[in-house]
Amino acid sequence: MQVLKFGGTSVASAENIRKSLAIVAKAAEQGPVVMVVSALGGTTDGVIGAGRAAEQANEDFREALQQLEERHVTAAHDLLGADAQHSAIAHVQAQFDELKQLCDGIFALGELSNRTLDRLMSYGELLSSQLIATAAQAYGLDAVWADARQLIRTNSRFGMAEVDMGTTEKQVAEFRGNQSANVWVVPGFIAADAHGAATTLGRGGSDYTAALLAAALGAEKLEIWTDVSGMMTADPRLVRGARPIARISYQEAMELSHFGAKVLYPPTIQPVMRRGIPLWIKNTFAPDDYGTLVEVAPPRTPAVVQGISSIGNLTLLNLEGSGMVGIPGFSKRLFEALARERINVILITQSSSEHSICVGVNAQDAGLAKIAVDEEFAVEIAAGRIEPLRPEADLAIVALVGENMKDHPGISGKLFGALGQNGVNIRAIAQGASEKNISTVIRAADVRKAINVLHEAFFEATKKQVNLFILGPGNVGSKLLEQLARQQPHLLEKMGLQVRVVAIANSRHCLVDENGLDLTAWPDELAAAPAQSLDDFTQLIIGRNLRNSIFVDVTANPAAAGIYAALLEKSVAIVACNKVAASSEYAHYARLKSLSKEFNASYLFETNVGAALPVIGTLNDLTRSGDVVRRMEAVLSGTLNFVFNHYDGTRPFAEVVRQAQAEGYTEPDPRLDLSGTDVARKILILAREAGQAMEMSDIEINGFLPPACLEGDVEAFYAQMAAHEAHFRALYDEAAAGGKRLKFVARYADGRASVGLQTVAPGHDLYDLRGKDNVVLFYTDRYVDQPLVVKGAGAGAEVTASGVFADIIRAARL
Ligand SMILES: NC(=O)C1=CN([C@@H]2O[C@H](COP(=O)(O)OP(=O)(O)OC[C@H]3O[C@@H](n4cnc5c(N)ncnc54)[C@H](O)[C@@H]3O)[C@@H](O)[C@H]2O)C=CC1
Ligand SMILES: N[C@@H](CC=O)C(=O)O
Repeated sequence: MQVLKFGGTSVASAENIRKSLAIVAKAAEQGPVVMVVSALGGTTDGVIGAGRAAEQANEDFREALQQLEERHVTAAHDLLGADAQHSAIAHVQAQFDELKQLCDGIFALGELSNRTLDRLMSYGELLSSQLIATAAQAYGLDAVWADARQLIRTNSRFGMAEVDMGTTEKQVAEFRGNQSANVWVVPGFIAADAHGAATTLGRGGSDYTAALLAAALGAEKLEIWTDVSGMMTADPRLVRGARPIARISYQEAMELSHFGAKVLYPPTIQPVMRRGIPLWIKNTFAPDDYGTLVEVAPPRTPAVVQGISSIGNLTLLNLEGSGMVGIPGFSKRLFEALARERINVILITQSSSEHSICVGVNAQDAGLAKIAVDEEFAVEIAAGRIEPLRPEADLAIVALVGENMKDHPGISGKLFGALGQNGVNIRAIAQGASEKNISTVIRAADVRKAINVLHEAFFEATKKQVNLFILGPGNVGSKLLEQLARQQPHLLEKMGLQVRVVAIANSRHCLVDENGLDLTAWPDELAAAPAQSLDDFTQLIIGRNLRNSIFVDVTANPAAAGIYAALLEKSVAIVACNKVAASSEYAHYARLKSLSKEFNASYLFETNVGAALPVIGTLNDLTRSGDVVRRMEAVLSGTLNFVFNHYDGTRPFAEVVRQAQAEGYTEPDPRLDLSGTDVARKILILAREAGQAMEMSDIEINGFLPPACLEGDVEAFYAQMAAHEAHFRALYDEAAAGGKRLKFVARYADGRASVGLQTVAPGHDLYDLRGKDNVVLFYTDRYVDQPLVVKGAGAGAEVTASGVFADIIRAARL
């Protein structure tokens, strides 16, 4: 004997019912089949709605019932040939006449008891099963309709009846003895009490009906046919990469079904587990898919975690107080108070100090729970020995499930690490000694992010999704986007990184797509995108709450640098070529560094000095390995090196500066380069990274521009440089006369730093620097006479973008 159950979607239309019958017909070739069916999708909600409307004296119930009747008549019409149709439709109409009478009664009384509601709800399955039994006969099956009310006996707890398994087994055996048909079509969800009154087994109870019948019949297997191909590793509505679990134990299935794997009604497993009956979850719409086999001992796989489940709508109830410590009976009283109100406890934790006990309940029970518990402990509360019950709402449980977690160290470490790195705060934890389930209570708003992060950590070790929010697609930013577009396939294939650009914003517009923007079409799309402020952009990043989020600041804007702290506090990583933050007040720089540590979010700014040259990385490697930087000598301005390499008096100085700007070496405001400020920022950042708590005001800046050049705007600056051509010519001539070159040099030694123009002779370490090159010489305790030298192109959009890109990869791989 096999028991096959078909859910609401599998019998929602004539076409789906035919698919279900084809599956039954195939199974019936192997032997007798019990076909348990749900109501036509949406019917139960429809009759409940009608009943509730009638209770509230709302005449709309008539229209609701009329629509449901028409739906069933249409199904009969579509499903059956002309000869069977007539009596089937007459039967449907007769059932709806009863339903209408029932609702008229509710309307007149203005009352809908649980008993009447059970009776109302039973019509959904009665109607569908009778229709499907007729259709099965028409399909050529040797089928009979079997009334679940005569098979399954429950107590009289209407709404959620408890099954009397002994009587059920007897009734099923009796029916089987008198029955020769090969296929029984049975309504799910409904049963009857000892007086014959209809009862129901809880929403989703058709699965349970099927399991009860399978157990009573000692069936060789139970199949639950639904609209997904098995139990999934996580809720597929939340996790794109969720996949079906092929084989799973009863215990694991039970844990997963309790925590939101809605393909299975939790009580279903118990009866089949008791009898060791294999349970399959299969897809009516893809019957050849393997599905999930739930069995006693599935073969061991390397997978330690089988699935991740979640349950929303949770409130934590905290009972706290010093009066609880060492006194037996407090928890007993707490649970009794909740039990008296029939409040189901979903999760329990208690600290070993015994100072507090915390339980998770369904949010809708929280109000009643507070009244009940405060009443129970009224004396202790009045005496100040414990606090009134404190409910915390808007929470959810996310749990790892898997039998192999037992005795496997490191699972909870990985769980906490993955959540912590993404700023998901854990409010409570529960793990039983069986180690089959590790449950965390988190903010409901973090559930999507948490499940995705955990799914990546435990099921997609080869793939990590990274979400980028890019501000300032100018010179450097647009090159970065080009590079990202080119490298996306490589990153996925070779490094397992799925890098998605979720948002691009400039000072005017903001373009967003959570699924990842098209990196070839963004310029036109951004121009047409809505306006957004920097505040909105910050809220967008925080509000989207996506895992592995990185804010990429490719502006030169102080306001942009001002949002880093707020983002780091939400565990959003920062990658910046903008130097403003790292060269702001020391206290702010130090705070960002410490927030980065505290919230496990990278703050990377390698391109602040020497563009993509590994300057800061090298310095960090030196200091982390215990070396001490004593002295640094450097050329840190690509612009100034380019300008002094190209200026020989044959072209005006201002024209050479314009060329540097046109080639993308200068700051958006070139006065920062020419004034020495940009170099001063860079040596300050290096000194700080070397361990000195210096301020910008500590840097001695020896500028070479006539003061008039820095009065007015950028055009005035160019005009003034042109007017002072003789000044620049004199600087050049003097150096050239001595066979020397002009270099704008940054120096740091013993906690002091300066920047300024100097002449260098051939053979000097800084003499032979081409084009826009930078060079840094590190003198340390280990590099005493011969410095450690980092040298190469130190400016330009392409190289800078590649340095930003490298920082993004570093942040992504943490
Ligand atoms: N060019 C180079 O060689 C190097 C540049 N950098 C840094 O790269 C950064 C960007 O430089 P470029 O791309 O040359 O500048 P850019 O002027 O070409 O681009 C800056 C972008 O930022 C946007 N922006 C400015 N304020 C904004 C705001 N409040 N909100 C949103 N967007 C805003 C602008 O609309 C523009 O798209 C600068 O901080 C610079 O110091 C760092 C190393 C080397
Ligand atoms: N304007 C800068 C670019 C990088 O920081 C320079 O010229 O070096």
